[in-house]
Amino acid sequence: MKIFSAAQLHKADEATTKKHNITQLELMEHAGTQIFNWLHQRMQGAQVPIHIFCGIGNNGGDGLVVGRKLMEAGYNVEMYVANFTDKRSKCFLINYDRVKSSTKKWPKLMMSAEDFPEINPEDILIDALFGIGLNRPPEGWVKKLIQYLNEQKSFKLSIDIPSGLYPDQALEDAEAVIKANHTLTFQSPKLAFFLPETGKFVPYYEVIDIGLDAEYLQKTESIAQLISKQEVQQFYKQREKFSHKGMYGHALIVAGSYGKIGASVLSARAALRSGAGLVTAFVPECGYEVLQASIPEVMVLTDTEDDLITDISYDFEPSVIGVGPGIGTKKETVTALKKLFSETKVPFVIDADALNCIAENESVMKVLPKNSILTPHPGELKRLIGDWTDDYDKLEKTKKFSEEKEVIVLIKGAHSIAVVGKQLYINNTGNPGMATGGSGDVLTGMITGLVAQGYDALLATLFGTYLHGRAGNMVAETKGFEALIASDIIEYIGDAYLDLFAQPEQEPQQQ
Ligand SMILES: NC(=O)C1=CN([C@@H]2O[C@H](COP(=O)(O)OP(=O)(O)OC[C@H]3O[C@@H](n4cnc5c(N)ncnc54)[C@H](O)[C@@H]3O)[C@@H](O)[C@H]2O)[C@H](O)CC1
Ligand SMILES: [K+]
Repeated sequence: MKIFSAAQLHKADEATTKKHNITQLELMEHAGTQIFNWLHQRMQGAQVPIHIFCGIGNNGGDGLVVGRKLMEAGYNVEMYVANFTDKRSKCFLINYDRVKSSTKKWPKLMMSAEDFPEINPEDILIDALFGIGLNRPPEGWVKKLIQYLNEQKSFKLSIDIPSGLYPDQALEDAEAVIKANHTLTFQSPKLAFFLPETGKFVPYYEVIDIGLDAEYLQKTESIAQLISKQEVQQFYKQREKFSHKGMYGHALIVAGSYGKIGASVLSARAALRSGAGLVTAFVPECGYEVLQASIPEVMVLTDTEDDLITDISYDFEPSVIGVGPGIGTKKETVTALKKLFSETKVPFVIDADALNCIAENESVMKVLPKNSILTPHPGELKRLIGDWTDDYDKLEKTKKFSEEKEVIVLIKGAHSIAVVGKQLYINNTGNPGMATGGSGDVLTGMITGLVAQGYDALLATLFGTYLHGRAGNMVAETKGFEALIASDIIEYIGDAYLDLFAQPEQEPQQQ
């Protein structure tokens, strides 16, 4: 799904009204009606008090449409207008009058903190203060209003975006944002929903299709893409009946050091479970028995050194090399990596300590193979690209790094983001239970296993990240977040594949 900027959405709005000969007011009525329908379906007429807080722009206008519709349907509604300026939008004003004509009551005007209403914990709050037109942080009593609403225990539903957040630029005042329980967002999720500094204000959201012109949206290049099941279904390559293991590649996993052989076990097993035809693990001598005993399907090659990797040699042509988990950053290992990168012409998946070796040694950075897939967590990324001021600065610096080095960078996190030059692909699976040791080693193995099977670098990155998160979600469904460990993710890779094309369970037929 495409993620558009505020400017693009405003333009889409204009294009839609022109092309379909409808007014902005009709678009607002349609958007507000959909929010009303969403609430009505869930509330079924319940007389829970609903407080709607409207700004004076079009987001406020949406709030007024919702309020009017709810009142017409007999709900217990109170509407407030935070009158922070007199520059009310045209559609706001028309809907303001419509509220009066339909309900015989004006919304309550709020001019200062003295006008804040009393709210009970079981009441519902609807936030229609600011939408994507926010152009500066809320200040004075409006900021206090946001804080006052945040103090309430009531369920908070934000329209389009939690007020105080910019859809696609850095947050300036984290104390002036509505902490929404749920957000109903128009047409496209906003980039801010997926970044750590701003995403925490958007724990749940749903996209409401308000009918912006499909052709315009299709031809507009978005600022990012959200990768969900619908997208990855198209990536999947079905196995052929008359195929053999040679057709699914031979992955080499270079991983482990004394005390961290588990990293190589996790990566190698994950590569196998993802479908690689053959997997060889290259480990220090001390890892030999561990690997042979724990994964009989994996072939093992060892370094001459017992404790660490010092010279990576092998006697076959790997289709891909996954390198880094648990290898440490000792100088012998750095030398081995430099040699590997300069002498080998196969696709690479580079993770963990291999990234640290690159960041700490200019001479390794210089031989970083083009088209490699790098999978840093934020700490590793910082070592590679330097510090950033905010999430957007982080994305810009990563884009620059990706362009200069001609590599794919997967920034791991709650929503892992693949950066390929200027393009951003945001993963939509995973859960906080996956923030656990070894989870990254599994991902490295999975992406390596997909490249081995012939998926190109970008598809392998996106598909692997999706399946990893989906498998993690399936683990969490049975074990919860806390008990989830990295090995569990591997055990659910198969279920994650099956789930790609699973049919929803049928409701039992009534006799
Ligand atoms: N995308 C669409 O096609 C549709 C969007 N709808 C809704 O419209 C809003 C965007 O409306 P807009 O009028 O552009 O902006 P806001 O409602 O967010 O209002 C901004 C308003 O407030 C002023 N302002 C901005 N920041 C501050 C501040 N910190 N303090 C005080 N005042 C501020 C600004 O100058 C404006 O006057 C979108 O989110 C949707 O909810 C449609 O209704 C359907 C179509
Ligand atoms: K809002």
